[in-house]
Amino acid sequence: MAQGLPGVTAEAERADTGRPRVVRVRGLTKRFGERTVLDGVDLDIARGEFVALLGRSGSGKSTLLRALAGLDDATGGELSVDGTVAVAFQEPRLVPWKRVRANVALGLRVPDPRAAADKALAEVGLTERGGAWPLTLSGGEAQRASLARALVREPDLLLLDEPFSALDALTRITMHRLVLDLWERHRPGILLVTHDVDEALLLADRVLVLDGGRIAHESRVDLDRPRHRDHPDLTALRAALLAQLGVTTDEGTA
Ligand SMILES: Nc1ncnc2c1ncn2[C@@H]1O[C@H](COP(=O)(O)OP(=O)(O)OP(=O)(O)O)[C@@H](O)[C@H]1O
Repeated sequence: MAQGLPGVTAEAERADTGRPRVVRVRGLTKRFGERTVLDGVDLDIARGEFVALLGRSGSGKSTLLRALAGLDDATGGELSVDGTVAVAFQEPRLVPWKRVRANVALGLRVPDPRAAADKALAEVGLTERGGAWPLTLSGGEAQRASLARALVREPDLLLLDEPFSALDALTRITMHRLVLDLWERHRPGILLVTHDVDEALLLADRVLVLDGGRIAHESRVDLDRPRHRDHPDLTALRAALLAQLGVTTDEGTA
């Protein structure tokens, strides 16, 4: 295991003492030309753990997520993901000429993809919309379909790249509940990239801040869910995260 390896962080050791890991990253670097975006990222995600990743715009959050998803190669370092990975992006990325059910079943290698897609659609509350065309869905419905497409793969690691940021506030709250509900039922490891400090605090077990190409800060959130944003324990955590992000106002977003 990781003990004794150089660069093992406190959080890695904690992951070692608990559940097995689904993600192990050591000294990950990524350069685009002259520009170093990731500069020695160490990250562990335990099986079933919900981790949120904050960071200023351009800090490399999506770059890290794309490396974890296997969509981009890193320049250096080690990265291993133990199990199946699924990704949901900010834009639902549904294929417009396939019906919603077919989008969810796309590329699925199981004996009955249609039944699997219908089950996933039922889990996200979209049973009625399986036969619809993606362009007829609302923003929230499209994001649910995108989640169904990720879930149907029964991922060990679910990567969420700002999936709620384009939604209105009410829909976002509904989606938070849905994601927590799905996470509690299936327990994938989750890495949620977000700009929203409160979203991170309401959902995650651990909130990380990416800065200077590394994980510069970690807060653990040991509170039962559902959480309320006015819970007194969240005040200090919020302030620490906002300070880390260089935000001086108390508006809750970076
Ligand atoms: N394919 C690419 N080629 C060149 N530069 C890139 C490429 N992808 C990302 N970058 C650069 O890497 C940096 C980090 O980008 P990334 O999208 O990971 O940031 P982010 O933290 O997700 O930002 P945001 O919060 O604004 O989405 C940016 O400066 C971006 O311009």
